[in-house]
Amino acid sequence: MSRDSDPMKWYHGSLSREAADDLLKQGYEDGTFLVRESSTAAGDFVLSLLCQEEVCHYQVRRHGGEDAFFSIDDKVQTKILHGLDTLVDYYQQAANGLPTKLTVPLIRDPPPHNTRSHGVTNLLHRATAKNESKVVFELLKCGYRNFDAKNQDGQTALHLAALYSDEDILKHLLNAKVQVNSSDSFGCQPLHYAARSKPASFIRTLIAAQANVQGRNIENGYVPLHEAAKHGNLEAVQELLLAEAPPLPRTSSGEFPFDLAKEAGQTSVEEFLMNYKLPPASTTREQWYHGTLTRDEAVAILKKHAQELLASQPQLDTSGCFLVRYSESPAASGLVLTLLSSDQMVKNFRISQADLYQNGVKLQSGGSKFLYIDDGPYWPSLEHLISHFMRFSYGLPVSLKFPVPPQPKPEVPSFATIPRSSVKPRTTPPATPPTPVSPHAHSPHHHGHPHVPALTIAKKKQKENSSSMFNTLRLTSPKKALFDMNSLRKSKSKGKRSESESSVSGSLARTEQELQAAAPMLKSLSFSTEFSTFNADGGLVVAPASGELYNVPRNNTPIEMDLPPIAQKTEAEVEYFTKSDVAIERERAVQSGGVNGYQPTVDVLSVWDQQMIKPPAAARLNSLISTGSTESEMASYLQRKCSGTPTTPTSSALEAAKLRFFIEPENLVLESEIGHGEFGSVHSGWLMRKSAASGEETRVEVAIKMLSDEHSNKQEFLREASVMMRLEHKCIVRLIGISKGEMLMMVQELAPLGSMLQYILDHGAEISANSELKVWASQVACGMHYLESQHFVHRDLAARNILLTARQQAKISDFGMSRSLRPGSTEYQFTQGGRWPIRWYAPESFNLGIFSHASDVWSFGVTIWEMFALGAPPYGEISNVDAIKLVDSGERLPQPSLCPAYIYAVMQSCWKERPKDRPTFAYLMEFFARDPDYQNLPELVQTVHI
Ligand SMILES: Nc1ncnc2c1ncn2[C@@H]1O[C@H](COP(=O)(O)OP(=O)(O)OP(=O)(O)O)[C@@H](O)[C@H]1O
Repeated sequence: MSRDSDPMKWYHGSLSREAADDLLKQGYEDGTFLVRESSTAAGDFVLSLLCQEEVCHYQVRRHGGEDAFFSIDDKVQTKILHGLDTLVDYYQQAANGLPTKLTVPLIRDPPPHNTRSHGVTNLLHRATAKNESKVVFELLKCGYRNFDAKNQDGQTALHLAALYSDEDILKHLLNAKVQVNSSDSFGCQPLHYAARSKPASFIRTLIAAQANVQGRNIENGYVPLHEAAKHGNLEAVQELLLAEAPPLPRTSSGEFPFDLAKEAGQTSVEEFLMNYKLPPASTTREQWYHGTLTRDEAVAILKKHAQELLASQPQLDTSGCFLVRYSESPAASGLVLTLLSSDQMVKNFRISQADLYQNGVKLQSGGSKFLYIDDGPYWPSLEHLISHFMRFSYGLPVSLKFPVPPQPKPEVPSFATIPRSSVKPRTTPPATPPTPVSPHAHSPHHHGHPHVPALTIAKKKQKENSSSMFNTLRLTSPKKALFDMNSLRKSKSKGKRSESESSVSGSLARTEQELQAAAPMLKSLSFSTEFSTFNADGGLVVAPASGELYNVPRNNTPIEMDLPPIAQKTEAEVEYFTKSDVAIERERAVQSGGVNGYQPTVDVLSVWDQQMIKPPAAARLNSLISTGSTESEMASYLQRKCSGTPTTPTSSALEAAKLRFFIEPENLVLESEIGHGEFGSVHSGWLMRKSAASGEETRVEVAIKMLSDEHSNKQEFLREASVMMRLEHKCIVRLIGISKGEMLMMVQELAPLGSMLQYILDHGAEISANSELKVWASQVACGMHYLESQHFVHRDLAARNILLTARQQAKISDFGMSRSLRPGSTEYQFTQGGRWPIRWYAPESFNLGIFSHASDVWSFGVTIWEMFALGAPPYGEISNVDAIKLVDSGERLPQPSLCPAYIYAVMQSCWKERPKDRPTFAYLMEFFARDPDYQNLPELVQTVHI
């Protein structure tokens, strides 16, 4: 960035819209711009931009509180950026969805300090970094106004104080009311830095000034406790825990503070954390736990409770009313927190469960798991999780304020005959009066002991609860019904019930007969979404508006046709295509010499040599291969290997890496056939492996794809393998290796649920448009985004080529048609015809043979259409030629009845005529992960390795 020569003087303060229009229309060039304050929304700004003699105004929305995160409100490409300066810079590099990129700033002032991510080092920064208390004091006293100015690293004086100075300066700055929780360019807030090395009193002072003990570094997910643990600052660890910092927060890569302490050899901190005694929770589940409730029941109860609160206190802000329930809906089976947010919308948050490991050893015994919401901290009990969110709202739209108690439970009769709540809604009003619960009032350990040494308090707490947090669950949660819901159901179906179960879940009790009688009704209740309804047999009924039965076709075989060779494309056609944001970012990285740039070499040895000189932190085979060779090179290597022709010796390490992909046929056990494709049959089977150290044999379940006719399409088969070898992503089916016995075999990760298309055809009635379909769509977009980052176009994206490894995990497969793009190019042109799945193809693909990430986006649109049409074939019964004509004439696939309008709108945007008008995979991934109902759907979407 040319910050020195460009002093960011494009800020025009409270200039009105009309005045901005007048200014910009004075005959400047396209892309001339200014930024001004928004007159409609405090804290927001407006970007006014001249394009083709018109002035466009874009709202620049502020996200979060103290930190300066902004985005332009734009339908297709919303990118949240840190600082107005970064945002302007981003749109100066490329238009990124605007009609033109920003070119010439209309000069006036630099933007306010608190809106920037960067600045220049000033006097206050210098004095603070040198720990010159007197100078700092004098500067603040004489009315120096730039308290919150940032330096080149986005650090304020408070960041520098937390790093370099003593408490005196800290207090001077805090007295001057500086911002306490702003993040610098490394994603750190002042408390992150203080936690590294400062004494307890320093930390305490910062926390007393409202420093956020949960402040999360947006780069790596660290909270201050991670920093303290990693740097072995025991005092800070204790002080943070006293301030109710959660003891088990996770970094973006899933590390807990004790992991970081261990990695850094900070033994005393590691031991302290492992033995930390979590104080008892400040709330009990009698206040808010309702057992099994459907979403509709929960909403009704919550709204009713809020109304009652308002009736007694008309001015009360009822946001924060909440309850916890057990959902049996397949979309959200498990614990759900239902909450009234400040816009009076009811939000549902899935409470997930997980085991916790240290050094591969499970820390929780007895089958009980830790609980968490999204990427939030782990808690050993539901009570702890809820008391945490009653104290901190972080991660939720509001903190939990008003627990909605369950109705008193009817007495449990000696035999179980009470119908479940969803079958017969309760009518009695809640018995408990609506008392707001202050967690502080209940909490024996809220922050308020600045004068007491941390260890003394820790010892005191030890007496209150003599267990470490790693077995608290068993001690603090005697009613373990919540965690036994599954076993409860199982035991019910066997007609058995334990005493402890019946004592806490009387309202759920039912006999086997009742269960069976209620089954159709349960199905219809729990499966209904806002998009669909189901009849008593579980069959799908269309939305009442259309009133006709949706016929699910059964013949969805890929549609292919032979095409003649295609003419070379013209300059104009090249111009026609635009770069996706991934490509732009990549190019920018290359220009700035970044390491993420594409390596335009095919010379394996030279790349390997470079890597030997400067080995990457975690050198993976994947990167070795992807930077070192094209897929055709790999294919010919595999070909030589498979036919026994000696391969040219390269580096032995590279050879070893490649060899890892070869599996001896005797290590494979073939089982039943699970599918059949172009190359031949696909079998499930086992890969046997022997541990080199122990000699112990393990076996992994795999899918084995066999090449039926050895000679006809071997090259293509190997090409597919060589493409897959270079990919490693949670949303892409993994190639484990290839093997050459009597036949050539590709060994892949097994997707036990098979192809998504078949699954939808078989289980259409059980699939929720609002859950599975969105999760799958997001996962497919996520995998495609990764593929794009690896410079591949897939060319055969379709529901039949998505496999399901679990009900909540879709993976892209079938890379037989994939091609890698040449360095610097964003599309691939086929001059040869072939058998193409025309109905999934964009017009520029079937007309000109041009394939790009944007043409994959078109196919993605067709794929999600197939999903929401429950497996129907695109364009129905008409011929391929008619389908092409239809698309060319501007017609598009119709809105499936299951598909809500806002999703259909996205499908249509994928089918925009001009490739550059289509959304990117990054956008699509985020779009489907953002669910209006289940806020934490993104957790289900695997986003590793992007
Ligand atoms: N890794 C896997 N795990 C589980 N089932 C698989 C796996 N790979 C393939 N299958 C099953 O085998 C079927 C055929 O797969 P395959 O990839 O060979 O053929 P295809 O999808 O018809 O594509 P093509 O013929 O273009 O290769 C799939 O539809 C799927 O049901």
